[in-house]
Amino acid sequence: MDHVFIEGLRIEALIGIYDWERRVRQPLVFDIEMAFDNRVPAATDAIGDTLNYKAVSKRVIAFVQASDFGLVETLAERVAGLILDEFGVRRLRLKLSKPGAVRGARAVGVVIERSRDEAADA
Ligand SMILES: Nc1nc2c(c(=O)[nH]1)N=C([C@H](O)[C@@H](O)CO)CN2
Repeated sequence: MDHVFIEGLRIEALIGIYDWERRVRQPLVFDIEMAFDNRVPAATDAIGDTLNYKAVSKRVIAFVQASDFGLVETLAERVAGLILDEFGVRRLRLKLSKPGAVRGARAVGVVIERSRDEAADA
């Protein structure tokens, strides 16, 4: 299966379980790999036939900037759900990193894999 990916998408967001985390935006980094049959756009050379990574990125940025969750698990699930629902993606892998959240670690976070049938109700 082919993929379209977005790597290292950095977005500032309200995220975290502690009181101080309710007040300051923290950087998050998304790596998203989306299953998509790229043979059609390869044949037509038409942007309208692609899974447009710029359009997906803009939607994810808007959602994450407006979000306010406690857990990275919740945010990852919601972002995965909107990509599956709104962009006709059948399957994806999403890594959500929270750099600097744990002293001594470059980043912490979650990796999830979801298909349309497995996505949590949002
Ligand atoms: N599995 C998780 N563990 C932790 C989370 C989380 O979202 N998922 N969050 C925190 C705190 O918000 C932390 O990031 C603050 O440094 C701790 N553990």
